[in-house]
Amino acid sequence: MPDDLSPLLLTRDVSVQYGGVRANDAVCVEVGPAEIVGLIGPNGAGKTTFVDAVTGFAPHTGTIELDGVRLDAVPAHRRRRLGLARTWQSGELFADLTLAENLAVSVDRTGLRGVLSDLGRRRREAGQEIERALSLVGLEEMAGRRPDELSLGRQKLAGVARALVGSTRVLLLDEPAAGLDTEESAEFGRELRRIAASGPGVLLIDHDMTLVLEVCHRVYVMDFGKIIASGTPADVSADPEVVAAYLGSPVIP
Ligand SMILES: Nc1ncnc2c1ncn2[C@@H]1O[C@H](COP(=O)(O)OP(=O)(O)OP(=O)(O)O)[C@@H](O)[C@H]1O
Repeated sequence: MPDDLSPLLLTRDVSVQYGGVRANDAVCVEVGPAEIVGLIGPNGAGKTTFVDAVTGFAPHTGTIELDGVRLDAVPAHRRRRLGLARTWQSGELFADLTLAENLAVSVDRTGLRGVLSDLGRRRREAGQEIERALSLVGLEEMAGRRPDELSLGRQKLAGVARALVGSTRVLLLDEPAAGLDTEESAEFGRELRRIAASGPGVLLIDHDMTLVLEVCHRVYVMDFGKIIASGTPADVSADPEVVAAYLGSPVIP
């Protein structure tokens, strides 16, 4: 992250224990505004667990700050409202709903408990939020389409748009490009750059090394729950420990 920017997301010594498994061990990560940060590592390294801890779905120790505000004692739904958004590994869209309807599922409706006269305005605002999220991923023309009318790449982007509904300061993406071919993955990467350029920080977990190394500004490497390396894509892909633990052979970004 550039020295003149303070991090949006800052974790210090985040640890998660599942029975005898230390799934995260003192994980320290920073994500700055408009920055795409990769989190890579072998299967079972603890990457999803880290996203679970940050978003409030896994009990953890250590501290988590969003723009300077401590979140570690805050429940998951309030972390979302404060601007931490995530996608899930099995983040399929509802097949029978249009894209707009799929995104409507994510609209925060707690405000609707207000007076009835407020309802029309709230509904309009929800519509605007959905439109904004779809246009952030370049799918504004597709609002009325169902998922199976779209390419897999566009379906994946719609999944990201669903996480972008409402205020999003930091977006945590768990294997969002799984199953995409080379061309779709490159297109996905371009859209991700566009999304980040609009302001939010992005934490990207993916096994597609071409995508991660091309799109990320910085990368953390996790193994057995610990961060074993971090730096630019060029730095980490040339790191012998990273090659041994994960990459197998050096990757040229
Ligand atoms: N809810 C849970 N209960 C018990 N153990 C869990 C739970 N979730 C994860 N684990 C364990 O924690 C460790 C880390 O798993 P995690 O899913 O975070 O890894 P990962 O790096 O995301 O893997 P992958 O790349 O395969 O998605 C594994 O040993 C896993 O079995």
